[in-house]
Amino acid sequence: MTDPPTRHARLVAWVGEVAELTDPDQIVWCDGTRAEWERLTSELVAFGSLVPVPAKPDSFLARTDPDDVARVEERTFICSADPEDAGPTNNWTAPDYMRETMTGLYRGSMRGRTMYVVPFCMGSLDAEQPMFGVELTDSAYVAASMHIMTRMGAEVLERMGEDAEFVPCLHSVGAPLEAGQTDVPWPCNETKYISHFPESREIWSYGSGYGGNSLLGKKCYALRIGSAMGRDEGWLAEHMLILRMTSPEGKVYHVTGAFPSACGKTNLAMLEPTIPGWKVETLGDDIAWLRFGEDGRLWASNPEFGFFGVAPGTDYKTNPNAMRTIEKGHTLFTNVALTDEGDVWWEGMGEPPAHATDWKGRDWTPQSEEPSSHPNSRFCTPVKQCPVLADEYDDPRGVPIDAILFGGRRATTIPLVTQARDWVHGVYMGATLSSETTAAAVGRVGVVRRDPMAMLPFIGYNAADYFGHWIEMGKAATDEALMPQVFYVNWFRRGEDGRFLWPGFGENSRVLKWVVERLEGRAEAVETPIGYCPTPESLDVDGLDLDEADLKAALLVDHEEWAAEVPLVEAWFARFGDKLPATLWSELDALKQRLDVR
Ligand SMILES: Nc1nc2c(ncn2[C@@H]2O[C@H](COP(=O)(O)OP(=O)(O)OP(=O)(O)O)[C@@H](O)[C@H]2O)c(=O)[nH]1
Ligand SMILES: O=C([O-])CC(=O)C(=O)O
Ligand SMILES: [Mn+2]
Repeated sequence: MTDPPTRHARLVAWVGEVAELTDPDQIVWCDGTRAEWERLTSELVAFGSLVPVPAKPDSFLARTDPDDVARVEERTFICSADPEDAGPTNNWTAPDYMRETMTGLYRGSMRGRTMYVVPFCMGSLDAEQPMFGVELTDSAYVAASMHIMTRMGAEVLERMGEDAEFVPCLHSVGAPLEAGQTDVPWPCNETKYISHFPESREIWSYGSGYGGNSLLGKKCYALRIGSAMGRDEGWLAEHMLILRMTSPEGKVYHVTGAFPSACGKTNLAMLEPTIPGWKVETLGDDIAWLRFGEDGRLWASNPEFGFFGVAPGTDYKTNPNAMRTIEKGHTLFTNVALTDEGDVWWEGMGEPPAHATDWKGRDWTPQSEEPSSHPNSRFCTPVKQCPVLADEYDDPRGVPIDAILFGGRRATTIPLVTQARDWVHGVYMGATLSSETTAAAVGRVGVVRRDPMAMLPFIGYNAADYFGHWIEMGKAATDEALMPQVFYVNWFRRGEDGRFLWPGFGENSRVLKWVVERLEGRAEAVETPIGYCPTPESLDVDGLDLDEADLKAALLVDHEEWAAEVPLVEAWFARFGDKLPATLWSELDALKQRLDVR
C-alpha cells in the first residue's frame, strides 16, 4: 500500500485502525481532482451502479435498492454518555454499547471493496477555524457525491496540516464481497445504524448508501454534531436556507428559513420573484450556521458546497433556477426516471414522456400505476452552477440575518404568514412548529407532528436544552433589536376541496416583500392572538390571479383551530418535564389567555 499523502499522525492512525477492522481490498485517499471524479463515475458505470444521462453533460443516475431511499429516523441514534443529553425526541443508546455493536458489524464489512478516505471541510476553507471532517467509506457513490456536496480532497488535507481537529466519519454500506461473489448495483444492508457520539464528535454510519444516511458532512455533522458544538460554543447549527432579497430601491436583506424536509427550502432559496423590481439570490438551501458577528448581529453561512434537492415537483415553472443549475451537468441523480432520449424526468416536470425507464429500471408509461420517480428522488449538483448564487456564498463570515422564517406543511390552522412579537415569542413559534410528514424520511406520509425549528430529526442533544440555547442566544445579543425578526409561514394551507389556497413558489416573493416591509416598519398588520398577520390590503397581490376568498382563508386566524392546537402543544411541552424553559410555558399561558381557552 502506498504511503498516506499526509503527516497528520492521528488521521493516519485512525485510517489504519479502521482498515484493520473493516479489511478493505485497498485504500484510496481522495484528492478531489477532475481525474478522480472521472475514475469514480466510470467505475460506477462499469459496475452498473450509475447510468449515464447523455442529455446532460457529465451527469449520471443511480437507482438505489428500493428499501434504501430515505433517511431512517428510527435507526438514527444520539449516543451521549447521559441519556438525558439525548432527550425524549432522540433514540439513545449507551456509547459503549453502540461502539461494541457497531464494531461487530464493521468487522470485515469492507472486504472485497475499496475504502475511500475523503478529507472534507464544511464551510469555507478560509474560516478562522475551518470545520474539517474525514469520511471513510466503502461506497464510490458516496465518494463521488462528496465531490459535489463538500469542499474536499488534497487541498483540505493540506490545510489540515499535522494536527488539525477533524470529525471522524465512518461509513460502510455493510455488504462485504467474498471472493468470486458478484456485486449488486446498490449494495446496502437490512441492518442500519446512523450513530452520533456528541461528546467525542464522531459519526458512525452502517448499512445505508442513501445520501441523508451516508453523506456524513450533511445532516450528521453539519446539524447533529454541529448543534452540539453550537450549544457548547455559543452558536446555532440550523436546518435553514439562506437568501438575499434586494428591493427595487436597492436595499439588501438576508433571510433564513427553517422548513422540515421536503417543505420548500430549496424552492424558496432559489425563488424567482414575480413582483417587479425585486431580486433574490441564493446563499444556501438546507443548512445554516449562525454566529454572532463583531457588530452584534447574527451572521449565517452555508457549510455545504452542493445542493441535494428533491426532484419531484422541480421544473421551469416552479424552480427555474434549480433547472438551470442541473442543466449545466456534473449532476448525480438518484431514483428518477430516464427517458428514451437519455434525459431525466420526474413527476411535476412538464408533460410526461410517452415511455421511460422508471426508478426501479422498469418500463414506464403515463398509464403506469406507480410514479416514475421515487417521491424522495434527488439531484446532487454543485452550488457554483446556480445562476443566482450570491458572491458571499464562500465568505467565512456569511451574511447578517434580518429575518428568520419558520414554516411547515399544514393543511389547516397556520396562516400564510405571522410575525412574532419578540425573540422569545419567535422561539416559541419555532419550538411548537408542526408539519405533515413527507417522503424524505422512511415512514408514513402526511401525519402532523411537532418538528421544532424543522430540526426534530437533527437536534444532536436534548431538545429542551436546545430551546434554552435559542432563548440564551437572544439574551447574549448585545441588543435584542439586533436579533433577526421571526416569522411563521405556511405555503401549504388547503381549501375545503383540497387545493392549495396560496399559489406558492415564485409568488412567495409577495410574502417576503411583506416581511421586508415589516422590518422597515411600513407594512400594515393586525395583532392577533398568535402574532401579527397581514391585512389583506398590506400583502401585494397585484397581478395575481387569486380568489379574494382564498386569500382571506389563507390569512385567517381561526379561533377554533387554534384552540384545538393548545392541548397538542401542552402534550408536546410536557414531554420535556422540568427541562423545558419556563418562559415557553409562559408563552403558552399568554396564548391561552389571548385565545380565551383554559
Ligand atoms: N404547493 C407548494 N409546494 C411547494 C412550494 N415550495 C416547494 N414546494 C414543493 O415541496 C416539495 C419540496 O420542496 P423543496 O424546496 O425541495 O423542499 P426542501 O425543504 O428543500 O426539502 P429537503 O431538501 O428534503 O430538506 C417539492 O415537491 C416542491 O415542489 C410552495 O410554495 N407551494
Ligand atoms: O438528508 C436527506 O436525506 C435529504 C435532506 O435534505 C433532508 O431529508 O432534509
Ligand atoms: Mn432541499
